[in-house]
Amino acid sequence: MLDVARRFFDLPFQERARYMSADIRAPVRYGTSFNQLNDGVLCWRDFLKLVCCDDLAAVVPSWPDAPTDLREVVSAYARSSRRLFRELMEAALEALGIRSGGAAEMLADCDAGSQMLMVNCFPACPEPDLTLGMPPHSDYGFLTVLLQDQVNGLEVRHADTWVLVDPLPGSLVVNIGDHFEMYSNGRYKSLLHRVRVNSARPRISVASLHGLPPERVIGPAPELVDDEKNPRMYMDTDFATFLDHLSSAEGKPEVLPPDQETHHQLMLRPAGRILAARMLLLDPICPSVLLASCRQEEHVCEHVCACGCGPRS
Ligand SMILES: O=C(O)CCC(=O)C(=O)O
Ligand SMILES: [Fe+2]
Repeated sequence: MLDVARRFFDLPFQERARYMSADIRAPVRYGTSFNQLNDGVLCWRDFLKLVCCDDLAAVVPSWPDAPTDLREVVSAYARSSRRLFRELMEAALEALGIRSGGAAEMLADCDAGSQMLMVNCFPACPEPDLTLGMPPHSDYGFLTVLLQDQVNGLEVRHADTWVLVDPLPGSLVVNIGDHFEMYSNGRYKSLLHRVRVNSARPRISVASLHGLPPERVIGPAPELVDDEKNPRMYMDTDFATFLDHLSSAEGKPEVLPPDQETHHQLMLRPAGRILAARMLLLDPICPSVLLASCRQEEHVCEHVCACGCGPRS
């Protein structure tokens, strides 16, 4: 996947430019920064956005036809990432204590849910301290499965500082998104992260953003709300409203205040990952603790948690 992404960004500009669009809703979109026509300050980033859906065969013919293996490689990757999302959601619902009807409905929505691949290229930058590859942001959906090459760049907000996420060979990073924070009524927290650039080497990453169908209204699960201990913490929202916000002037990326902090980050090794996630998410007290203890079982490698709970013995 990383290799074909690299070869796409190595194509002549005219070839890549065929997919340029100012419309953030375009299902295939190549660009610089976020929206190079609108952004006052550009980020040091090129991207190829590919909207995927449960019927991949319907969208793949609109994807770039160069490099020649891009459609095949990327669609296989998209399918695998979707399966992983499904299994992680199953484990997370169990951890949250959402069972039977509620869980079945949610998983059906996940199966029909939205998926977007964001293929990022952060070119080497002569003045890396003067710019960012991506400003601090959280992802909007439920879970983001992130594949990064071996070049440093991703940082997460933890305990008032930015923490570098060392790329580990053969690992994926899974981030909690805003909609999962809302759905879990704050039990899971979405992760504030950013990307730095360097002067020596370009960096490639592929973020697969998973969520529910765009028209589905998202709000706290009824099972997680009660009048006494767990009042409702979030309004209902939907993806279409979020996109409207993004296309508006207020939707431009900005530096978020530090109190909107990072919480969870889980890096999964391919081997044993589902087992580890399921095992660790079973305890509903603090999802952070569960993810942290993954490390002790050596199924899963790293965890960063801002709630201060630390690994439990
Ligand atoms: O490149 C990375 O590590 C992160 C990319 C990212 O945050 C995104 O595409 O939303
Ligand atoms: Fe992100």
